[in-house]
Amino acid sequence: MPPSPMSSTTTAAGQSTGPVPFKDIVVDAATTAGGERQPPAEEYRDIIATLPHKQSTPFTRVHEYDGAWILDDWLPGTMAFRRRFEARAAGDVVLASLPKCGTTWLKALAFATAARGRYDPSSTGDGDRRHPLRRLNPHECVPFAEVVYNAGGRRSSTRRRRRGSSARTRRILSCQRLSPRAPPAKSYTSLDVTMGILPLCVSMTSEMQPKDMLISFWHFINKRIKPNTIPFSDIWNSIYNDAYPESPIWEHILGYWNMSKIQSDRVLFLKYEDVLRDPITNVEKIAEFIGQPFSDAEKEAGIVESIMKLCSLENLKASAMNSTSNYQRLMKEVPSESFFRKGVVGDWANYITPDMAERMDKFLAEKFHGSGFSFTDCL
Ligand SMILES: Nc1ncnc2c1ncn2[C@@H]1O[C@H](COP(=O)(O)OS(=O)(=O)O)[C@@H](OP(=O)(O)O)[C@H]1O
Repeated sequence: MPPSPMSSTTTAAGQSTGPVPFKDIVVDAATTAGGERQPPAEEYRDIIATLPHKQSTPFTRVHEYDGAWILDDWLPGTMAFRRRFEARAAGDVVLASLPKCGTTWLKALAFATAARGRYDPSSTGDGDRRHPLRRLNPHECVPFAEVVYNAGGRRSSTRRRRRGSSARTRRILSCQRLSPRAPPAKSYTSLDVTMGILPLCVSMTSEMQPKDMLISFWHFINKRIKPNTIPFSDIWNSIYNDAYPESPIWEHILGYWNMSKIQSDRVLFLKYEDVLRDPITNVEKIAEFIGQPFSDAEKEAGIVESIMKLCSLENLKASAMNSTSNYQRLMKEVPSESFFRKGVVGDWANYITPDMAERMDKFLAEKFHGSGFSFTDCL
């Protein structure tokens, strides 16, 4: 088993040995994408041309790569990330959730927890010490690796020299899926698990009840393709047609679910609904998982509550409205505030009929049959 990725920067009691610099806990394009290269879309054009593809909606297409259906926009970055990513010796923490399953919230919670030694989550001060989550979108604090790699990067010799020291610090990054192929749902072994996620990485995932996930995705994607509108039926059927990004979604979910059961020190599986219902317990789980459990003193001082407050939808939405252009540089057409909508469980009931819901529930229950996995019911 690989060493705990956090061991070099935490004490035996699991407390952080010192402040973790913001720049060192996130992945950045310059230190990971490396070298002067063609943009991945050019570099992989010939391979992409050979991949099976299909229309996902009238305005979006997916390609099949490494066992999953990936949106065209994300494919070159996904390929570059899978081929070039090197985990640091100190280990990396990878957040890997299906789209619209609570990724933004998980990024904020994980970032605020990991960076609390440097940035006090309760501080509202200005200047350098101002908390990044009070001035940036969580997707800027923990960017998607696929987006970073798609943007390319140039590694200067100075940066290369610095890698020696930076290799000793851990990072948080995110991607839609870390494992090239999730282990088979029912016949997994611990060897599959070790091979399924990269050595030296631990992974956290947040999954959401698919009916709410689809409603969220529909709202989000329609903001992006304005003035066009994607009919809801296209988004709804994307589950049945394996056209939702990272489909088949049950393989993604079961892959992580199974891994979390076998190697709980390497995969933390969270459900969006559970985090909404009991945020304190789940933030504590995140802190333990990344090797920085809260001390009694921190708990008494209310740091967990401060993190929850800082990462609340209302707070993040307000920060996103004031976000710098950094995020827009990476994902030009996505307005920062579009990642925050209602943040409630059961919104699907406002859009779909009970018959549609029943058919979807039955379909998914069959996929998850025998796995021990089920979605958490409404609050
Ligand atoms: N802080 C916080 N607390 C609770 N809920 C939150 C938070 N931030 C985002 N959200 C809700 O998460 C939904 C978006 O999912 P993702 O963040 O995974 O989207 S993305 O894949 O990163 O684009 C989307 O859900 P819906 O409101 O149902 O659309 C967001 O509103």
